[in-house]
Amino acid sequence: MKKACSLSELGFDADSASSGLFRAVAANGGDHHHDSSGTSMHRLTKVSVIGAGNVGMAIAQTILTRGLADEIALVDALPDKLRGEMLDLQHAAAFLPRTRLVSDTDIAAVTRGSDLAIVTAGARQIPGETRLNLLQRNVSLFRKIIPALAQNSPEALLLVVSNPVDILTYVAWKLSGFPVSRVIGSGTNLDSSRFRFLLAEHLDVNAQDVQAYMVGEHGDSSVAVWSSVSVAGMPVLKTLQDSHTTSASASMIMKEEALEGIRRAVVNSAYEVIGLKGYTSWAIGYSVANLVATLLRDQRRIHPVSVLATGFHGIADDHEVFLSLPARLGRAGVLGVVDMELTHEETKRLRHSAKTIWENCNQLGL
Ligand SMILES: NC(=O)C1=CN([C@@H]2O[C@H](COP(=O)(O)OP(=O)(O)OC[C@H]3O[C@@H](n4cnc5c(N)ncnc54)[C@H](O)[C@@H]3O)[C@@H](O)[C@H]2O)C=CC1
Ligand SMILES: CC(=O)C(=O)O
Repeated sequence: MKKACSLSELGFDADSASSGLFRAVAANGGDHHHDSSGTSMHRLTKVSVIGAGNVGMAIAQTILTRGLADEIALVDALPDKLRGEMLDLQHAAAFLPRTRLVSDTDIAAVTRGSDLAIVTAGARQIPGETRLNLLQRNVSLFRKIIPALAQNSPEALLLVVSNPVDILTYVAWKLSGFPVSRVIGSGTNLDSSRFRFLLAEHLDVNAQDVQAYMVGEHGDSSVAVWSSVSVAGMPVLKTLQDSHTTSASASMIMKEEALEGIRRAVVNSAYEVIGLKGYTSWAIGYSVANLVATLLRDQRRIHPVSVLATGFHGIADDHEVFLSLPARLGRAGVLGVVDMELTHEETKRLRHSAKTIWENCNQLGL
């Protein structure tokens, strides 16, 4: 296994180097617990990132910058690229919270004992391609990755990012054998941020002050929950409808078209960025690090993420569909799912989204 480059690898004796610099403190002299050798007993947090591509590295970099893990293990199928990425991040050590970085192409060894495993490996869309198009290629990959992760980190939380994320979260759940509370898809956490960004621009406020959710599929059938959009507790649907109304007699259909235009802009965001730069990375990096902070620090924040939605909003009991709904997250994973109040139209759209996902899951025969 390739480890972080150490002084001992370069011919320095690590023990004599440190004893020359520091004097040992008495074992009972500090606040930390120590074992008999004086080693700190602090429980380290380990995060594994599978897939060191654009998305995996944006996530790793953001986790590192925010100091969310004590150890980050990177895995990729390309050994040179992987080691290059690891070294490049290690060389920023002087500017970052102390974090051990390791990498290997062998998933079993390097990810062992992870608290959280984030899966970003796999094919990505070429310009114009849909996420659903990636399904067969990425399911084959998951058949190798997920059992190895589950076996080596049986207590871990699994966070799926690879696309199509909702279906692959279902696949990860089936292949891992983990309880459903510990398998989460990044889902529409990113779409909701895009939605909030567009609304914030429109209203000239900070996106963090806009409460707005995209739910359903992370993809073309995602649903904008207009009925619950608010700023400072004020419902904004009416304001938006008024601002898009050109005359007092404008029909309701026109207003709905304007709202649908904003939803389409959210959905098209990924296509636009992929068309321009080839892939998306920064926003998903921040979006996932945001989830990591909530999970590992037991923040119990509500995020729209992909969870088992059976029974919610009329989704049939025999449909094991993962899609995004606002969920309360903490160290144990999904602690609860918010049973949102949706309008008739929103419910109809969510069921349509569930149907699209389920049709794809069902044919996998898992
Ligand atoms: N859920 C979301 O919101 C988002 C999901 N994505 C998805 O994330 C995935 C990754 O996207 P990018 O990083 O841009 O692609 P990329 O092509 O830059 O990286 C994918 C990486 O996976 C690696 N890989 C392939 N097989 C592997 C294996 N068996 N084990 C370990 N690593 C393996 C490749 O070598 C490559 O480095 C895609 O499926 C993409 O659609 C991307 C952006 C947002
Ligand atoms: C690629 C993708 O899923 C996204 O940026 O939303």
